[in-house]
Amino acid sequence: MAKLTVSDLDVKDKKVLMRVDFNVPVKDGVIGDDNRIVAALPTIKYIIEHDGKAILFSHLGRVKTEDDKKALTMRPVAQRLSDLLGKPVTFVPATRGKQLEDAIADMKDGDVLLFENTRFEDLDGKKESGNNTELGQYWASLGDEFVNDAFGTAHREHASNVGIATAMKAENKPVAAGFLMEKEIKFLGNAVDNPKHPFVAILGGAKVSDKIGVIDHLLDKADKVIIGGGMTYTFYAAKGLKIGNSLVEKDKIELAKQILEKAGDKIVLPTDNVVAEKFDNDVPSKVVEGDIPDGYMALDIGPKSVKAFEDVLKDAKTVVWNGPMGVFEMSNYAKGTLEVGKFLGTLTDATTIVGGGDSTAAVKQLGVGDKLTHISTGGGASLEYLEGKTLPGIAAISDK
Ligand SMILES: Nc1ncnc2c1ncn2[C@@H]1O[C@H](COP(=O)(O)OP(=O)(O)OP(=O)(O)O)[C@@H](O)[C@H]1O
Ligand SMILES: O=C(O)[C@H](O)COP(=O)(O)O
Ligand SMILES: [Mg+2]
Repeated sequence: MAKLTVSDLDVKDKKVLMRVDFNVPVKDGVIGDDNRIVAALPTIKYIIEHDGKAILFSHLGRVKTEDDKKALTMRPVAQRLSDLLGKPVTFVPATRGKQLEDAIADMKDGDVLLFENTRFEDLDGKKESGNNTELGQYWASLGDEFVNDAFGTAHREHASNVGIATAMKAENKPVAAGFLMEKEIKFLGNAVDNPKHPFVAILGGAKVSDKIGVIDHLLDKADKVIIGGGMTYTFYAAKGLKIGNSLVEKDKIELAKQILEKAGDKIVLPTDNVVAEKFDNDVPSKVVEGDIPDGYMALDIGPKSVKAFEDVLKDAKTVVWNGPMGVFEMSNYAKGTLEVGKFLGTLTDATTIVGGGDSTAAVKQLGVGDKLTHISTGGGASLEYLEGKTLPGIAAISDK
């Protein structure tokens, strides 16, 4: 990798500022999925085991009013991090000022500190998400080195990733990627720019308009692009198939037609689907081939499609998957996602990568996550990466 990484730094006795993406689901002070915290541990441990002082910070949710502060405090995250590290983590309930500066001055080598949600600064004129120069410079002044491990935030140009990096570089202080950032770039970057062939992309989920750019980009790179889930029916409509009440983005049908023309036989669509009369787990469902009958909606791919997808996937050397094959949250429509996930788990010769918030949740919920090569911590970031966009958070890291 052409970027500086944490292992290139001398962290001993240094105040190492580290941007993490601890934007995890928190409800009533309880953390749901701590994947993003676990994923940052290797870099944190590296810093403290090499006698650096780890000063961590992240955003959490979107802070719009004073009232949001209570629900979006980093305090429970500090506690979970401490449990995972098996050592105390100093939590500072401020994003700037004397309390924070004193706490940093008190740190000893090997200590870990987490300060408050960087987006609390948004209450004062969107300083964090507007990438306020003064704020970036202030945070940069708190440390000797900057490590960015927040891949999930890399598509944002905020003071806590890009602003601070710019200010550090202006003072000739090093700006490096953490191990998670490095790993994400390695897997996603290699998959898209330097894949082992056959390279198969699987795109599902619900957001046709958000992901059509990804399909377009991947068509240039992949040998096959499998489409499933809620994406399918906009493509069905483009082919003139009936779609009943299935999910469709009408204003994207024209674009879907153009993509199908460009793709030739590269795009693989489901041929059968599980349909029901309502978006409900407790109504009768059935498998139909081709057209979706009037009064029905398609909620999962059918068994023949699963088989056909497996035939395409069996020789693959690289697979990138974003978006479930059906409404996996409801048990009657989870089979397509489960079967595809299980099959990917058997491809021991291939690099298999999953990105996307719900897709990651799906493979974990269905128990197939640990059989895959890499589960990305990025939602929007992994998508923009797959679209071929330059992510500002990555661009701001120093080159080697
Ligand atoms: N046939 C379908 N009809 C309606 N919704 C569907 C269908 N198939 C899948 N979905 C829904 O798609 C949603 C997930 O799609 P989404 O595009 O958000 O994927 P993702 O992995 O979360 O990616 P991202 O991180 O970009 O949001 C799930 O909530 C699922 O129920
Ligand atoms: O969860 C994410 O995708 C990142 O943490 C970015 O969060 P945001 O969409 O609120 O900027
Ligand atoms: Mg989603």
